[in-house]
Amino acid sequence: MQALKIEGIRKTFHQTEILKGIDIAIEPGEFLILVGPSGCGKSTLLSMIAGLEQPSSGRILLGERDITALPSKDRDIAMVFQSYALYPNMNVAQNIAFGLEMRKVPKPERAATVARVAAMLQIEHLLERRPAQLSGGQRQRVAMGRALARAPQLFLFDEPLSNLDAKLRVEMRAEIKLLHQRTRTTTVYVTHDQVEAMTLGDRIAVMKDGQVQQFGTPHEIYTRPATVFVAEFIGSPQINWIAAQRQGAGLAAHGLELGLNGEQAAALSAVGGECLYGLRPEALQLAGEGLPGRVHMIEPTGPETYLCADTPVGRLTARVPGEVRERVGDAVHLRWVPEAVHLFDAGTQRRVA
Ligand SMILES: Nc1ncnc2c1ncn2[C@@H]1O[C@H](COP(=O)(O)OP(=O)(O)OP(=O)(O)O)[C@@H](O)[C@H]1O
Repeated sequence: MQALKIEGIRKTFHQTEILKGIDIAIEPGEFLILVGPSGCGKSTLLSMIAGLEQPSSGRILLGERDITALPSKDRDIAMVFQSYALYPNMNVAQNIAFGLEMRKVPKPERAATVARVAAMLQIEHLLERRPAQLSGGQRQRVAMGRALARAPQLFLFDEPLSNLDAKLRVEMRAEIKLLHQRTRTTTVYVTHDQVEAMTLGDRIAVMKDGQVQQFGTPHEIYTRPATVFVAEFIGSPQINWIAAQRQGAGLAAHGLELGLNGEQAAALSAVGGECLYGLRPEALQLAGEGLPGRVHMIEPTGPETYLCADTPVGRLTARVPGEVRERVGDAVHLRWVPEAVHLFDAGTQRRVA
């Protein structure tokens, strides 16, 4: 049985369709990421799962229960927001216990839960403090503690780390991951950050303009992006594109023949004509021969270097291990293997093969 099933969800606000038919199903204990650019509808979808917003059509099932029309409080869902929404006049312990108190959980049991959750999040020493006396990261922990105290059927997170500084964000990300490994509570997590999506998700739904462009594991999304948008959205530095045309049985750009793998070559006949030939920066190697180019920019990051070169087929970025000897203006050659190529039909924007 699936833990959460989203079936044909549509939502229209003032005659504009914001969600255009969303279908997603996840297994018990899975960590689902909803990722996409601002305005793609991910928060709206999360609000519907939470019961804060009603879909125009479609159903949401939590386990066997159809929760589409159920009030938020009866759904057995806990939500952690971007703004921590802690009660300013209550201390940390009271904030964590609040939901339990509302549901008339006896006092000794509440105290035991607060102690368990505080130990899990390592905030035992903060229990007497008010939210104003906490740092951003500590407040975020308390907000998570409040959700954890309820042991809900489903956790929802709406960009919980976006108000934290870069270092804390990385720490809290790891903490959320560990917490999920320990509790295995089914989770839906909204973010626009591709690194959060890749590192946290068991499965990722990449959204754009109210639709799911691809739903899959991080590995599937990265190694076999279904659309041009997904290929561009996930991966840093961004994938390189070469605009290519069909030439006989093969593919060419600016008179240069471009290598294809067998699967792509076989599928090429179904393509209208224009293609986008995608190469991830790590697929490009500096070599003694290959595509000639001139170095435009060099960005060392420490463990690797991004080398950007102007070539007859456009500007390409290579991601090479360690340091490079090349300097701006030097002549270089770039190589790649056909297995590394991501090929898309420029017309449909969909993957070929
Ligand atoms: N209550 C509402 N009334 C009208 N339009 C709305 C309402 N809520 C959301 N929208 C619109 O729906 C679209 C999707 O919004 P949503 O907040 O779901 O996007 P998002 O992907 O979460 O973006 P962000 O990352 O910026 O939060 C936006 O164009 C937004 O303006």
